[in-house]
Amino acid sequence: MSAKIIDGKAFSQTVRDAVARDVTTLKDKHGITPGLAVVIVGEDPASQVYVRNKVKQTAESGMNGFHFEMPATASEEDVLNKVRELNADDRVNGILVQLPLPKHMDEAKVIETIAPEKDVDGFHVINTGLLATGGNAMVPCTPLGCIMMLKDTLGDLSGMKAIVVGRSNIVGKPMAQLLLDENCTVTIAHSRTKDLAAEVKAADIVVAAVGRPEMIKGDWIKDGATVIDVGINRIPAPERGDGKSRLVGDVDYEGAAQHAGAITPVPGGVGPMTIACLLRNTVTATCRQNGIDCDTLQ
Ligand SMILES: NC(=O)C1=CN([C@@H]2O[C@H](COP(=O)(O)OP(=O)(O)OC[C@H]3O[C@@H](n4cnc5c(N)ncnc54)[C@H](OP(=O)(O)O)[C@@H]3O)[C@@H](O)[C@H]2O)C=CC1
Ligand SMILES: Nc1nc(=O)c2c([nH]1)NC[C@@H]1CN(c3ccc(C(=O)N[C@@H](CCC(=O)O)C(=O)O)cc3)C=[N+]21
Repeated sequence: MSAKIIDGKAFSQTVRDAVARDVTTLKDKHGITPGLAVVIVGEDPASQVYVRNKVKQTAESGMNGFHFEMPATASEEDVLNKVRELNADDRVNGILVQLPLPKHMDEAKVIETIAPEKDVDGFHVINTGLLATGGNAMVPCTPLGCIMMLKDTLGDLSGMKAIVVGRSNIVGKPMAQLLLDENCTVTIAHSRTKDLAAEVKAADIVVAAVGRPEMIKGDWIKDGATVIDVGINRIPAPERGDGKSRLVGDVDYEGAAQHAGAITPVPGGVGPMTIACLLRNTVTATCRQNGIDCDTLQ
């Protein structure tokens, strides 16, 4: 069997095109230009690549981007004050504080300081609570992108067995919640799970968000299953001979592609969709803040 490759890069372009049209309508009909503020603390090179992509794509969609870099030596209070300033700034409709934060800061405190209606990451406890109870939440971008790709590939997910490997607040838990909302029967696996291979083998949908390069082996995948690889791991690539690294997911791609019905590649899968969903969430937040029905924009 040879799997269909789910092209997140192409899909993300269609999402970004739709966002750009909505931005044009917001400007022309309502005189509003959505604004997204990204705050990065410290100089993690990988984070800086993502932030650069976000800023570039924000501009391409026609939104205003506000980019703040703070040194790793900044105090928690400095970051909280920056967030408070952005909460009060009418030009800013969405706020993203890049995680992880330096160890001397309380991440939860920073996230809870973001105004929930500007929390385009969907990490604030108000939004996680709304997601869990079926309310009008801002949905975390990575799980939102995953569910969009799953529905595009499979149509109705009702009754399917899904496994999410990983239970973080930013990926695993909200992912499981969204799959449950789509009427999947959901298993959440983690580092204490016994016989992970057997749990994965039972699943029609596998979402891997572990942070361990190529940990999910190809022969664990049930024939015909759909595999969504969230992992972004930079590993040494001596075979390149140029001293550079390469990007791999949490799934053994070559092995899994032999069994899966469809699979996302890394790069070019979940990553680009995450950024597109961030822009989508910023438009959603702008509409809600201004009492505009987002569905009527196009
Ligand atoms: N493409 C994108 O847009 C994004 C990609 N990522 C990537 O996704 C991956 C996961 O990110 P994140 O959720 O933040 O990671 P975390 O490190 O917060 O969580 C990892 C999860 O994996 C579980 N885990 C670790 N080892 C094992 C194991 N051997 N067997 C089973 N489960 C295990 C952990 O279990 P336990 O809870 O028991 O410790 C934990 O729940 C990373 O590669 C990250 O880079 C993240 C965000 C966005
Ligand atoms: N508050 C917060 N929100 C986040 O959403 C968030 C975060 N913090 N911290 C870090 C993780 C990671 N993340 C990625 C986004 C896009 C790509 C992406 O576009 N990846 C490209 C390749 C990028 C490359 O080449 O390095 C791809 O997979 O094709 C990857 C990872 C968002 N995160």
